[in-house]
Amino acid sequence: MLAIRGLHSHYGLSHIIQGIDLDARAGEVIGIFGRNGVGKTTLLKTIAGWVTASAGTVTLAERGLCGLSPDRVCHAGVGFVPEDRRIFPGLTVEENLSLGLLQVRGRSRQQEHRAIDAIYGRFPRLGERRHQLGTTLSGGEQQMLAMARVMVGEPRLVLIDEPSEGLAPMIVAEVFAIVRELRDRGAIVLLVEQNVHEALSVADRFHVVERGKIVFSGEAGVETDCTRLMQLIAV
Ligand SMILES: Nc1ncnc2c1ncn2[C@@H]1O[C@H](COP(=O)(O)OP(=O)(O)OP(=O)(O)O)[C@@H](O)[C@H]1O
Repeated sequence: MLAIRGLHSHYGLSHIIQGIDLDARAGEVIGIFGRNGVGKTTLLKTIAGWVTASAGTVTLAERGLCGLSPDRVCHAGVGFVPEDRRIFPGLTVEENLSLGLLQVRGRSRQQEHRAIDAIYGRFPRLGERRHQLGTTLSGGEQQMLAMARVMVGEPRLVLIDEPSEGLAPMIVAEVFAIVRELRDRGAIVLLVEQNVHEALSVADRFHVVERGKIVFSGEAGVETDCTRLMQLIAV
């Protein structure tokens, strides 16, 4: 369902993504690992349309995404939870969540309300804080809000960048539970994560990136693959 072929992207003259090929099926979680600065975030941003691809294709459910604006990529079913979470200042929790509704066209008002209520059922703390400014939430709650905002749009592909960064272990467990839920709903999840052990508990497969290329790929449950992975990302 997701096919990435020969993807390249640049920041000015810096060639960051240097020919990435990647496939994923519905309901798969793919871990994207690698040392700092190898291009993991840039890969997600290129798929999301935040960075323009200089070559290659990204196809999701037969639709080409390269060259589309971030907005259109979003409408094509791609949810992005960036590392800084992008909780909009000046907007309440509910207003932040409502932005996720923009991803799906053609829903009635009633369906939109139901979608938001379902989120409050799943994340009661967001419900309790619905009228509070999103930026006044704790770091963990903001991560939940960023993920919930994406879930409201029922994306086919979810890009998640370093979700556990700076969070307490209990919240990290909650973050990974949400990744499992997304998978169980049939979404593809591309998960960039430094917390490799946790990520392997939820990932089906993984890729290791070095200097903008995939240098090793493996299956999360296979011991030899995981040993090699740890060697590659050891500092
Ligand atoms: N906006 C930008 N303009 C120019 N160079 C950038 C920009 N953003 C990132 N870079 C550079 O691109 C390279 C890849 O960065 P990227 O953030 O994609 O790496 P990463 O693997 O996600 O690393 P980290 O784990 O540290 O976030 C780095 O050398 C970084 O300094």
